[in-house]
Amino acid sequence: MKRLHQLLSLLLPHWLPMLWAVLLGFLAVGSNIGLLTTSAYLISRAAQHPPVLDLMVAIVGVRFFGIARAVFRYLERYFSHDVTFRVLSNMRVWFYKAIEPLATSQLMHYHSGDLLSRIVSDVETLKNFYLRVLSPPLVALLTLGVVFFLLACFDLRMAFIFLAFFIGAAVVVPIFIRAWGRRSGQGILGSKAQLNTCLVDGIQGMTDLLSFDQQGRQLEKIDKTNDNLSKLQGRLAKINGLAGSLTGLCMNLAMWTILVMAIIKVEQGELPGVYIAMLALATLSAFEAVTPLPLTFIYLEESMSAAKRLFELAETENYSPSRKDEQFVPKGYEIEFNNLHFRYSAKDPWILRDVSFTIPQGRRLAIVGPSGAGKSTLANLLLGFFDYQRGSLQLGGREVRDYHQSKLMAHMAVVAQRTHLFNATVRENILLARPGASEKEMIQAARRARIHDFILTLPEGYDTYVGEGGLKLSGGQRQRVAIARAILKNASVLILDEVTAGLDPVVGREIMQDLFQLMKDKTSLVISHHLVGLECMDEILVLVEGKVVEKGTHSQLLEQGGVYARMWQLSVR
Ligand SMILES: Nc1ncnc2c1ncn2[C@@H]1O[C@H](COP(=O)(O)OP(=O)(O)OP(=O)(O)O)[C@@H](O)[C@H]1O
Repeated sequence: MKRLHQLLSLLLPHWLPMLWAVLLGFLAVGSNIGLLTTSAYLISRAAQHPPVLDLMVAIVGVRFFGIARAVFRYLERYFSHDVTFRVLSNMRVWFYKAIEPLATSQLMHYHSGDLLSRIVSDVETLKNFYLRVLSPPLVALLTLGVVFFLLACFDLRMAFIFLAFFIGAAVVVPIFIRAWGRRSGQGILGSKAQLNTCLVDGIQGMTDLLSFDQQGRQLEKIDKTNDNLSKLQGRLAKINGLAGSLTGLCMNLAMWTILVMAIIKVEQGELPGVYIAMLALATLSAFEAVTPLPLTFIYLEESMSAAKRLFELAETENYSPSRKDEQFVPKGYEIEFNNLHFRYSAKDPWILRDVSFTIPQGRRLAIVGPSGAGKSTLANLLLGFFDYQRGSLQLGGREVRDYHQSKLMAHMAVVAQRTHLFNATVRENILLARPGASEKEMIQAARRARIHDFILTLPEGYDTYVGEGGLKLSGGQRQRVAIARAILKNASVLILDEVTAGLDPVVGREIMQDLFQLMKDKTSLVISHHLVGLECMDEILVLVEGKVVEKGTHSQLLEQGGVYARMWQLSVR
């Protein structure tokens, strides 16, 4: 019920065009009823050879309803589809806005195929909510009222018999179909999402699958999911067919019953014969409004499943620094961790335990340690992606959690281990850091990142597309684009997270040297597995299992002969 309410509230701003579409839908069905009844009357009356003038009203009626039916149907389709596409486009924007803040801390729990399925398939499914769930019952109700009234003018019993069959087709058949097709409607969405996930997984990991000769296994998995989806869709098609047959049965029984009753009334002299065909055809054509109803419940189930998947993601609890005071300017850029404890959730173990250290403004601090020690977690806390449970973390004398997220980010430039490059031009990728930067500033940043000369060798220079995820660039070139971004941003705090991971040592060393230039006058936090070049850092901190176990300069730590010294010996061997 909560989901239905939420879904209706998303549609509420569009209630007027929706109402118009319902009205036009009713007028289209009404015109069809008008066309068939006036035609039936015209033919029956013409058979009695009356003066032509007697037939004029019926002739005009046939013409009018014939044209009106086409015009109203066209307008109904135009309005209903127009409003549906508007609703869908608003929903996509709403959903994207809702999940955007989750990108840093929640979306990693979802597979990209599943996310794609939610934003494309599930939103698309919701188009049925208005077109096939909300609108048809309203049109059917209006049609029922008009035809009931028409039949009641001739005979109240006829009207009630029509009502009984109409309710049978509009209510009883859909309830039966719902009971039968409920699981299929819900299952189809789940299977579609599963298939998307398998396909995206397969495409992203294609190289690994080929290199381990495992493409057959992935194909088997895709085949299985596809089979399941086809079975469910086949089942739904059967249900669809049965629904059509049952509605047809109700319609024909209703028409025959009314026809027999009308004949009896004519025989008894209670009804002129010209009305027999008219009454039978009015009954028959009214059922046009019922045809879409049996599937209404199935589409309702499907829409509710889609809404559940969308809303549950959009409602995911998320942390983000949220101080309203956006104008706050930090007093300097000193970073201070004080007895900080952190874990990802109450169920998880502590990842950081009693971490305390300070990076004075303009100084450079490196964090080294084994994999899983919590180094990237430290950086993520500083970026405001997660909240810490105990202790304090301050930037410029103020708790990081008290900053407004966008203001906090304005002070930080990050070069991460895996930089995402968008499927856009080199220029757009660099300007992401500061869209308003001039051409000169952008080229200067690229020069300092030592990527400018390479960019000029590309077919269209800065306007060359880099491909999905920067596919057309090497790992080192991608990192240099990321560095150019950081230079262009020119923020006061610099965070470098495993910048040289995966690069060959020569390129890694070159990149580190360039980065040391960039670090001048900036408060810098460098996270690294590799100890290459760390001699230039003001302080190095060794993190093991979330605890700071050693602190000092490169030479001090070597003298201590502890973890750092052992790591150093291994790295220079
Ligand atoms: N979003 C998350 N939810 C739950 N646990 C997480 C999450 N991110 C990381 N962890 C866990 O936190 C621990 C520390 O991870 P973190 O990435 O900070 O380590 P790291 O020292 O940077 O490792 P590496 O050097 O391999 O990148 C790991 O055990 C990891 O499994």
